Amino acid sequence: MEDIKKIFAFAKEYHYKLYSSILMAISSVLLGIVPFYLVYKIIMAFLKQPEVEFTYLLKMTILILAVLIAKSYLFLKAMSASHEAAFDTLMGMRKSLAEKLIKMPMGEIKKRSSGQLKNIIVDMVEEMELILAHLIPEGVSYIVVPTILVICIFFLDWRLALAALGTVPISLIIFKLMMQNNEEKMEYWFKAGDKMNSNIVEYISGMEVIKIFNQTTSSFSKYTDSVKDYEKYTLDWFQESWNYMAGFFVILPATLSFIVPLGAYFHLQGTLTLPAYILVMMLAMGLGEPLSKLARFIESITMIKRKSQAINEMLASEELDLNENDLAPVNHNITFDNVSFAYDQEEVLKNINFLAKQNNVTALVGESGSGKSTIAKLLVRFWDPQKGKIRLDGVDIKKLSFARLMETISYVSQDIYLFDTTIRENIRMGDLKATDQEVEAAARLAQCHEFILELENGYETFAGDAGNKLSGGQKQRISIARSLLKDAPVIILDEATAFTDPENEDRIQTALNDLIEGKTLLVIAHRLSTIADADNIILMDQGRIAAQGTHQQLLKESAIYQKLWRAHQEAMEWDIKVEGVKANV
Ligand SMILES: Nc1ncnc2c1ncn2[C@@H]1O[C@H](COP(=O)(O)OP(=O)(O)OP(=O)(O)O)[C@@H](O)[C@H]1O
Repeated sequence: MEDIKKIFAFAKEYHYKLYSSILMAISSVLLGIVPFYLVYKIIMAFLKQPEVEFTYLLKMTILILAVLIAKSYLFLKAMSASHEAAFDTLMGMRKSLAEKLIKMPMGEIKKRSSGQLKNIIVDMVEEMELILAHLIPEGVSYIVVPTILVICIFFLDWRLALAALGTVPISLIIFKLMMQNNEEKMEYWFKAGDKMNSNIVEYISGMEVIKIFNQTTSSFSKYTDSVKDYEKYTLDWFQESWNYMAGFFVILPATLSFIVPLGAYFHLQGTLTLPAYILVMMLAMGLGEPLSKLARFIESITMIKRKSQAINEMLASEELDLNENDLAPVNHNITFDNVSFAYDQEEVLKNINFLAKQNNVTALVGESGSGKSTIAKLLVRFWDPQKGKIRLDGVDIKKLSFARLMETISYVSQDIYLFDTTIRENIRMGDLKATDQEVEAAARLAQCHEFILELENGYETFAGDAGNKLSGGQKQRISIARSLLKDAPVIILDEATAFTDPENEDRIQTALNDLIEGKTLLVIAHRLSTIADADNIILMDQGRIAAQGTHQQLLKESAIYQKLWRAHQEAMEWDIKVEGVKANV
């Protein structure tokens, strides 16, 4: 229940809407009982004298109709108020979850697959609509109404009031049997659903690989297994519960089964008048619907409890220690001070110490997996190091506000992501206030202006449509343009030109060299020739700094660097030979 309460905290602002909807829903269900009473009055009139006046009957019919219209009107109003409150609350929850993602370390986010995240933010939040828009107004009225009805019957004949409740203990026993090990079963069911969701998302995201390797839904067994597993578990569970469910839903609302024979017996005995007997039966008929609906809601509560738990777990998960101080760094020297970091158990960075100076190009090189990208990711606080400090202008970056840090650093990562909006807007994300001319100037610097103009709708082409037509290098250049537009004092380029052809790479390099004035540039590169002029080259080896210095210094002093340089040159020679063969063909 604690979890459901937390969900209600989101609805705080809309409490008045929820209360008014509860009131209207109760009034609506109460009005629904009135026709039973009016029908009772008509029957009584016939019993008194068979010649009932037509005008009386007409009056009663109009009254019944009016009551039914009022009941429906109130129900509609109740539902519209509760839905307004519900959707406003869902919006609040989704906003909080999205903000939470920004505050969570990437490690926490990556613990969940994109399928699971989508499931929480989209589906599970959506299902809270049931609790807010239906469960509260309808659920409350389905409790209040049977209570009032039983009290009324109690005043007419206390013995029949007890008889009206006779089905409750029987159905409760059945319910208890049905709910045996329910939590465990539901947990497994949710896990099976989560797994299926993740695998479906993975199947769609990995479609290119699946096609290339000629896999099908049946051979991509992860997909089919999880879908089958979910189907089988759901069906087995339903089959197990089906008989209980049927028994429960038939017995609980069958209040008349005790009242009719007992009432007849009391009437024959002379202890119950005929009008009271008829009225009790009429009222008892009104009990059935709210009781069976209430039972359905009880069933949904367990489900909702589990879903609100998943939402709350995500909202309560670890956050980066974000500082609200707004210290503004004066210079943009970056220092790694004895930094060690492990994603899980094993340290992937060990005692890293270096200084990346403003106005300088600092390059990170080393074999794949040596820890270069991790250094970049720590600098933008995707994770925080377990040991040591990263400083900007001598200030621990944890002491800067997150907004300030993000304003200071521009990061072009290996994973290029273009949003499904126009190319112009994709670049403008670097600086939302930038004019069209500024966007285009950044695109020119990043060597993408020309190919953008060649696209069908130029800058207005949707990246989603163009995405398939753009090469890896073109996408990279768009993301460089985005970063150049941001004009941040610290620029990190993580293999930013890896897919770019040498000619464009040279041009980008020249553009970056012109921009370096006043900036701190940290470049991660595999092609060593692109960073040979760097002011300082940091050579990474298995999570440690093996050496640092200029290209010439490292060539002289570091065997690992010599090996890397040789390998790079061989690769370049190989490329030249291949080009030569192509030219001769
Ligand atoms: N999200 C992650 N979770 C767990 N381990 C990770 C994660 N990202 C990287 N690693 C591991 O950390 C180590 C350093 O990885 P990193 O990506 O920093 O290396 P790199 O030098 O940038 O490699 P590359 O040149 O191939 O990009 C590797 O052993 C890698 O397997």
